[in-house]
Amino acid sequence: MGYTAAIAGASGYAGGELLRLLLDHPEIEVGAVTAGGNAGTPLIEHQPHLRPLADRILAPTTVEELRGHDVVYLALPHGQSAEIAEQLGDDVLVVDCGADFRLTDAATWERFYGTPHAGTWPYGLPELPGQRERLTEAHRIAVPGCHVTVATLGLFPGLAEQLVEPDLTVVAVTGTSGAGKAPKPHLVGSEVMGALSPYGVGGKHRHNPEIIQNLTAVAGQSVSLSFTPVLAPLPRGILSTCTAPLAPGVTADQVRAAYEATYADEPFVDVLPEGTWPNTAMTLAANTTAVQVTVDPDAGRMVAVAALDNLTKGTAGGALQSTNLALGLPEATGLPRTAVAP
Ligand SMILES: NC(=O)C1=CN([C@@H]2O[C@H](COP(=O)(O)OP(=O)(O)OC[C@H]3O[C@@H](n4cnc5c(N)ncnc54)[C@H](OP(=O)(O)O)[C@@H]3O)[C@@H](O)[C@H]2O)C=CC1
Ligand SMILES: CC(=O)N[C@@H](CCC(=O)OP(=O)(O)O)C(=O)O
Repeated sequence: MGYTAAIAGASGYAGGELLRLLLDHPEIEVGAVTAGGNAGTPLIEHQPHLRPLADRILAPTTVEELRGHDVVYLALPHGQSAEIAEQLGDDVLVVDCGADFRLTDAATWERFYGTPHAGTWPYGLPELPGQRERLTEAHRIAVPGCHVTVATLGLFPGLAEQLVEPDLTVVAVTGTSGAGKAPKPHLVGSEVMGALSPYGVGGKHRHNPEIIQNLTAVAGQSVSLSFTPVLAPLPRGILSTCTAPLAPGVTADQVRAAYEATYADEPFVDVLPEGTWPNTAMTLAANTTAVQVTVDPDAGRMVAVAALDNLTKGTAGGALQSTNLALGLPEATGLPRTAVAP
């Protein structure tokens, strides 16, 4: 093992998924595991699936506990990362699973999060043009939001090749673990189990500006977005249906060729065979995004559907993929490509 990693927020969903993946990583050893109110309790009480860590006790989340590791993962609620990160030197790779350092525009941050902007870190989505190279030099990484990863991967090849107009719709069905472990009224079992429920409707979701930020950069022009997430009674997974008007004269073959070419060498994005559509199950526990694209000739729109596991490619796996790049390791080290079925 060449490196050690501390995980802040180890009792949570994102922290638990980081630990699951790190246990199978050949180059990174799990060091400190910390929490908030649950500090002092056994990790296994919160993560019963992580048997190899059965002897670990959660430490309090302090800089003293996190210091002395090569990598520090912050899987904490929004707003908690800056104070910790600024006390860790540049010799430590800090990977933030929260939103604090994703947005570049301070006013946009304040509008959607209601707190002062902490800053902007290199963005942990290696598939974006030029981003893989930036991540190889990073000592700070902002992991994208889970809806943002899947919508960005679903739409960007069409925009980058100017095959579509920048007038985007995204409707994303998501599992409940995206909301974290802390109890929330809308996640009470008897209410969530029998319903599909939209939320953040009308441009209010905080992933709206992050998706726009990514796709504006790719398109080289401003984009408009209507984004509607829908909560579904499943623990993991997001299925995102993304559409945009076709640019004049663009054919289905051109669109398909652009997606296949863009993702041909990507280790974790699978453009499915024609006629096969992504579903969340085919990405469960894998660091993959499944993508399919077609055109609706009557509507004059491109339709791309993308699926991922919000905790794997959507958080912890994406974080580890970027970590590998920043540490100079092969990008796919320790990352599962195979899903769990049924
Ligand atoms: N879930 C997902 O799909 C995704 C999550 N993320 C981001 O990852 C981060 C973690 O999310 P998630 O794991 O879902 O959330 P959880 O609620 O499941 O976990 C939160 C973790 O943070 C700890 N914590 C809470 N408050 C404090 C505090 N004041 N001081 C120290 N530790 C604290 C909790 O410890 P304790 O048990 O002691 O309370 C727990 O370990 C968030 O920023 C989230 O936005 C990003 C992409 C997707
Ligand atoms: C079901 C659900 O509530 N999902 C979360 C996804 C959270 C996420 O991706 O993470 P960040 O909070 O780090 O951006 C949501 O839509 O807000």
